[in-house]
Amino acid sequence: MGTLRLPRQPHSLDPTHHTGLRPLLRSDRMGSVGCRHISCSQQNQPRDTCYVASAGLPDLVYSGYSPRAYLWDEFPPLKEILEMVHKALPGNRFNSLLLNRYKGGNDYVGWHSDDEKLYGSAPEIASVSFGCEREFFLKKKPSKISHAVRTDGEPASKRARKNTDSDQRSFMLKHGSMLVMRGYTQRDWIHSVPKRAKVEAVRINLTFRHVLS
Ligand SMILES: O=C(O)CCC(=O)C(=O)O
Ligand SMILES: [Fe+2]
Repeated sequence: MGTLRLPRQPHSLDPTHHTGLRPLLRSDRMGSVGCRHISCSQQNQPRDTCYVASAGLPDLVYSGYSPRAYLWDEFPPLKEILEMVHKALPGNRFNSLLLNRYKGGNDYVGWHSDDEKLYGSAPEIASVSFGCEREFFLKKKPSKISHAVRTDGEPASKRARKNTDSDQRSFMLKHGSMLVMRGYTQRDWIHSVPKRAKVEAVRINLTFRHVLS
């Protein structure tokens, strides 16, 4: 059984480091980081996204999307935050970043795990949030029970363990917070940021990842 290894409280980063992201935190439909514009709702996702990666890495494909990879040098403010994350989490060499921009409460990310093969079997992912706080949920995947094993005559699929409170977590991700997912979090858990009717302000989330080359 895998373990979920999260800090009890997300780390917090010096919020002055988000100054380069300020234009992105405005609520207009277009935003920019440094001199580069990030367009809205790329590929019909329910939020804006932008993918940044070091040169020469394999392409990212997730949920049917294959985003173009921009280079770190095109986004100096993101490069600075990467350096800060490396200082906070020594031993990691993150080489890619998926930026999510939630323009308001209608923008969301559905249940998923970041278990693409290019991250390896137990990736460490650092998730940094700026702007409006939003709730982040984690839910344990149903445990897999072998179809060959039957103990009471009931089909194995019907005996899949029901989710209990200990199989769910929620974190309010505040401005300047950093939540780290590691160990078998991606293999054994799914996560989401659901819609919130009353939220109007913009949130930026940066997930730093290491792509195996
Ligand atoms: O916005 C967040 O906090 C989560 C984003 C996420 O799960 C992802 O980019 O894979
Ligand atoms: Fe994710």
